[in-house]
Amino acid sequence: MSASASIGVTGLGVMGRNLARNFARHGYTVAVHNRSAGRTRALVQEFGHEGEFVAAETAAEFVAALERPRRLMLMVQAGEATDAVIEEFAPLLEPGDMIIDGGNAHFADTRRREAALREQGIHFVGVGVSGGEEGALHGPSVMPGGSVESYAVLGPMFEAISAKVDGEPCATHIGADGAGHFVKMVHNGIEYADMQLIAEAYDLLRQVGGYGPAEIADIFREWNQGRLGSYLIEITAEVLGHTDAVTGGPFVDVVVDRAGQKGTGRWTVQTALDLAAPVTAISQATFARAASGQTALRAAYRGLPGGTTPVLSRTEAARFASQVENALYASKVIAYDQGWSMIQDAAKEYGWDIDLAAVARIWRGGCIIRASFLDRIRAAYAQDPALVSLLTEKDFAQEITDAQVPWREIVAMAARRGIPVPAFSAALSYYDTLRAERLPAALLQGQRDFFGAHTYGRVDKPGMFHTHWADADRPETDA
Ligand SMILES: NC(=O)C1=CN([C@@H]2O[C@H](COP(=O)(O)OP(=O)(O)OC[C@H]3O[C@@H](n4cnc5c(N)ncnc54)[C@H](OP(=O)(O)O)[C@@H]3O)[C@@H](O)[C@H]2O)C=CC1
Ligand SMILES: O=C(CO)[C@H](O)[C@H](O)COP(=O)(O)O
Repeated sequence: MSASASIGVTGLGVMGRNLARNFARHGYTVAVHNRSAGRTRALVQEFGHEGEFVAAETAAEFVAALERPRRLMLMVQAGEATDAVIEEFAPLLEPGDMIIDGGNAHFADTRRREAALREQGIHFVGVGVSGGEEGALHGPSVMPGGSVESYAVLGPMFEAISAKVDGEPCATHIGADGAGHFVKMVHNGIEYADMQLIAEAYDLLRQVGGYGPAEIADIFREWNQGRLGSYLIEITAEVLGHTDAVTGGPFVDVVVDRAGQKGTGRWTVQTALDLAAPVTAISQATFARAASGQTALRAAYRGLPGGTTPVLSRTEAARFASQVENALYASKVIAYDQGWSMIQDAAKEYGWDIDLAAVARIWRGGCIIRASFLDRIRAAYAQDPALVSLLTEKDFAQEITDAQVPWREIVAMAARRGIPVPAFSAALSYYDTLRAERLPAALLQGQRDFFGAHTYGRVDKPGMFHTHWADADRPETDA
């Protein structure tokens, strides 16, 4: 077999198959391989006319089909499957070759794999890919980590197959080793928060506003024309407008209310705890999915008293919908701000030089959280690459100021009426926590010193102190 392929894709499932087609459609010769050869044959049979494919049945054939330095992309499940495929192919490769992992791998695994393969002179490139099946074919958002040298070779290919917004590719080198997978993980954490916030808005509009799903679909369609314009709002309108063919009722009413998850949201929360990054809207969104699946707990709580739930009049409902839009927008800004802040924390921790404006730029298209306001986030970080928070940028600050009253009213009304809004509440509390002049953390420090002599700082002098709580006169000493 002659080494004619610019890239090889192994793992021809939902994502791999379409990414391989996307490369081929952009003029690259693509070697294709799958554990079970049937998928390889099916791809070439069905889509062979779209470009140049080299079908390989064995690992040796696959590697032999690749031009040097070899570029071998894995599109398999994260974890053991990825390690198994690396173990199969790495011994067949040579220094300078590149293994690209396009799956949703945990960034810590990517760091481990990158370090191990670097010893053999192989570039291991962890790449976040977002956009699902359609995005993989028509243009995903691509978030490559790994070495600068690997991006010099792979960058033009990723940029070619990625989505384009205003002529700019939705692909950029994120940073060394696991930076690409880290940023993809945070993308998914933000995705969880955005979806939960939209779901809470729907619930309020339905339970308090008295709107039906098709009417709420129309409200979302209208919002999609404004500052909330995004793929997630757009598809939410589609889902809410869909009628179930069996019952003739709204589709959303026949779906079991237990949200699944593959794990990237959970990883975001676990990692945030390690980094002490307070991504509260993201974590509440993740826990909301977990709570929805707690069947026994839900049965135990069901029927306990809640708030009052009178439905609003149509006139009141229209005003209410506008308040919900404000609350949704303000909470969404907070959720995205939390994501960017977490990326900044990780960049410090892992020594990554991440261009925060570029992250916003490549999320404007192709990915699940693509949204019109990402262009403004891009501009904010382009103007000040070290921006600590979006809320210090004047236009975002003004919007949050303007959304204050309705945002608070929505959260308060939800509490009065017993409607769960964990992500709205978390976003508002985060805002109030960070803007507070003084936090009750001072009392926590006192409690910690009381029971564990954990010491505390004082506002009026440097150093750490301990109060001898058991002594009658409670003297304070330097710690
Ligand atoms: N689906 C999506 O929307 C998105 C998925 N991703 C990520 O992309 C990756 C692939 O996902 P997707 O295409 O949906 O998955 P699929 O389940 O459709 O395909 C999985 C592929 O992995 C192969 N595979 C699984 N285990 C092994 C193994 N031990 N050894 C060799 N090959 C193996 C399968 O081969 P076989 O045919 O032989 O079973 C199959 O080709 C995952 O990491 C996923 O998280 C990322 C973004 C979006
Ligand atoms: O990576 C993705 C998009 O960017 C997937 O859509 C995501 O994995 C879906 O996650 P979950 O199943 O946990 O909702």
